[in-house]
Amino acid sequence: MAVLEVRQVSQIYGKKERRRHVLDRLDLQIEAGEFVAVTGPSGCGKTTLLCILGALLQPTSGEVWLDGQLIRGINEAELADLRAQKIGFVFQFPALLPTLTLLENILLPLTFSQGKGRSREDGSRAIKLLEQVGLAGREKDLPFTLSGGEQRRVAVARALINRPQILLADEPTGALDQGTGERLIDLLETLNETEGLTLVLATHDALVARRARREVKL
Ligand SMILES: Nc1ncnc2c1ncn2[C@@H]1O[C@H](COP(=O)(O)OP(=O)(O)OP(=O)(O)O)[C@@H](O)[C@H]1O
Repeated sequence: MAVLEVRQVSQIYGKKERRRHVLDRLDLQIEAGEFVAVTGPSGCGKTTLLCILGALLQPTSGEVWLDGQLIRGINEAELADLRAQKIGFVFQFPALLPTLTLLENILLPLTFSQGKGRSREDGSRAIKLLEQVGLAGREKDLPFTLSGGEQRRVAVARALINRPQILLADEPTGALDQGTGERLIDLLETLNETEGLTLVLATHDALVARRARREVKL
């Protein structure tokens, strides 16, 4: 069964002469455990599609299905729960909270999804994720002490803390050198293969597109 599906989805931004059709009756099915790269020129709608797939943006028309559930008429609180349980997001310009340590930043999504205190196990998992993204020992550091590429890797760890079923990542290797980018994709690929994490990555990076099992060109 498709874990994510859009049917005849269109997105139009702006009004009158500023109207801009970004997606035009797009159909797309993503099966559980797939590794998909969404590619296409700048401005073609990759970020828009990720936001629609992650139920952050309601499209102008068409249907969005998340894990067999039609995303329509669901109130914002339920939608937030659904997202918190099932989806990890890595945004193109990840925002870490500047006054929280890296560990606290990574643990933050648990506050919303569990609604309770964090366990020792959560802390160990966050530290392990930090190691996996190549930032071992930095858990007490504040975000401003990290480079842009390092902050992006923290954002990946933060997106994974909930053990999401689906990871939606916008240019996850942007701002990373080739070696670091490849190691990040290695990690995501391992999670895809061992834990069945469904990966949808929007990318300009031909290397990332080649590593995916399927490329969706917009
Ligand atoms: N909230 C918005 N309001 C109006 N126009 C928007 C909005 N969001 C995106 N757009 C426009 O829609 C188009 C697609 O944007 P989007 O960010 O989805 O493209 P993209 O393929 O991800 O681009 P890039 O590769 O440069 O990140 C762009 O022309 C953008 O200006």
